[in-house]
Amino acid sequence: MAKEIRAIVIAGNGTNCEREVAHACRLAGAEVVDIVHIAELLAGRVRLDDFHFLNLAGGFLDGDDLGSAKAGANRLLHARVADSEEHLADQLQRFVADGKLVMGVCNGFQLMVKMGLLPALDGNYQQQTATLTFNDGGRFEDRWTYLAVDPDSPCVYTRGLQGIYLPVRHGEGKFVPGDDALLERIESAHLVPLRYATADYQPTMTFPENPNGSVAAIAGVCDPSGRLFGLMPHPEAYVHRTHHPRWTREPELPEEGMGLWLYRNAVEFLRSEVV
Ligand SMILES: NC(=O)CC[C@H](N)C(=O)O
Repeated sequence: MAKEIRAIVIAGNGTNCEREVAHACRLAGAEVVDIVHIAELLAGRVRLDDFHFLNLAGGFLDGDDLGSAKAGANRLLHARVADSEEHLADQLQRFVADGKLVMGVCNGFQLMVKMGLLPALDGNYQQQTATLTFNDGGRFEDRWTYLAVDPDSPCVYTRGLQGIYLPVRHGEGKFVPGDDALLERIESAHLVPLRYATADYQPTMTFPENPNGSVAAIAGVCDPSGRLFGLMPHPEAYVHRTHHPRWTREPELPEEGMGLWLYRNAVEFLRSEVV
């Protein structure tokens, strides 16, 4: 029998979606799902090495001071684990090198981009090359979005999917690559698995279908291995039929929400290739 799949959800300093992410991991079949405060990792009481699936949840890390997730990125990159020679970043780099999975949702995606974990071209997972910044409308957006899936993306999480419907809730969701050359490289390598789209799943730059003016309608980005993935929409917020905004009027909706598909793909990948 396959060994157990162990997922960790990092919490603390302003995250607010960790319980929902943990619930989605459990529904998807992960046997162990631990919500761990960042302080436990920094104290050395919990180690990333003991897990297979790292989840960075949404929220308001450090109150979005210095820009969303920027302070959190510095903490994760530079903090030393108590009573050891190791930085937390060393554990993280080992986690990535071991072929394990990392998913960041919303504030977690902002964290991954600002740490350099995404898009991470040329094997460099420590240098920031893009950002997520203020929505073009200058306002916090809280709405449901259609997302077109790139079927040619190496992304582990979107395998077999064509389009997804998920909510966004963010003030800083506009993805901006450092330069045009980077945009060209991530597009040609199919590292944009998700784009904001119209209801018939055609990518769009038009508000409100594209809620933030994201360059090239980018809603989610993966690294070249497809194992690291970040997205602004919240898959953990649509795992049950009753999460859907029109569930009382659309009786044909399936019991499972579309967001669960991403977690199922992750667990299936881990079961077949890692654990
Ligand atoms: N829902 C979230 O994770 C919000 C992310 C971040 N605080 C923003 O507003 O952009």
